[in-house]
Amino acid sequence: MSLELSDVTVALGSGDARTTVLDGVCARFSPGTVTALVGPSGSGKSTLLAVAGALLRPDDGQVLLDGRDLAALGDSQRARVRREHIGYMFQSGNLLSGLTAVEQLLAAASIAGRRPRRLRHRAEELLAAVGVGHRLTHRAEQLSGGERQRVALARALLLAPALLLVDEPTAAVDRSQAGTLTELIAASTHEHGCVTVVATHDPAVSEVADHRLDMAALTGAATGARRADQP
Ligand SMILES: Nc1ncnc2c1ncn2[C@@H]1O[C@H](COP(=O)(O)OP(=O)(O)OP(=O)(O)O)[C@@H](O)[C@H]1O
Repeated sequence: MSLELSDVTVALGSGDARTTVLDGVCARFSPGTVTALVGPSGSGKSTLLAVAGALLRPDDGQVLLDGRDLAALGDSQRARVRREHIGYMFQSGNLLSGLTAVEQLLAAASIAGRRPRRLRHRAEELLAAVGVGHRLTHRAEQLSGGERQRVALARALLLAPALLLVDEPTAAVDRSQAGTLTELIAASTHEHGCVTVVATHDPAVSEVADHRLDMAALTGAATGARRADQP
């Protein structure tokens, strides 16, 4: 699947706090590539991920996943696309309280209509790969912030989504774990041919990524496509 944002505009807040966060953003992302989305804090990276992942509807413009405009779909269709095609890893981890690490992954699989029992082995493999293989039966609230993020990454990778959206994967982990996570994201992207966009402040992530896209080149750029699939 390919992802293209075409003249995407998003304003958030109301009254005096209303802010145009994305202003006519155009960007194209190719399958099988990791794009590092960089820019200062507050430049709109998380907002761009939310729009690309059909979590936030833009005020204007198109979000084309394989040519289909997610912005124009109804709520239930958008929810379906999210379940079936998109994997997210949020900064907060966003785990379900009360469920163990492995159950986080199996619950997501079940919601996506897959048989959890068949995926248990793969789930455990992924949790080990992200470095929480020793925490399989810890519940969300018994995990550290970095562990929660890593479980969230494993959950996002479990179903090999066509679109993988990752927010600050290395913010809460040490250097060695950061390298492992970044390599895992790149390997999964290249193996499954998904479109991966990673919002990051970490130069080490940008180095591993296939492309680097600076928010400064996007925000306020109402004319002319900025392509993420060009070096
Ligand atoms: N609900 C809201 N109302 C008003 N402004 C908002 C709202 N949510 C976010 N913003 C503003 O939108 C801007 C972009 O936020 P966003 O989280 O996308 O930035 P970011 O580049 O991901 O930042 P960071 O690197 O700190 O995570 C920020 O200036 C933020 O204050």
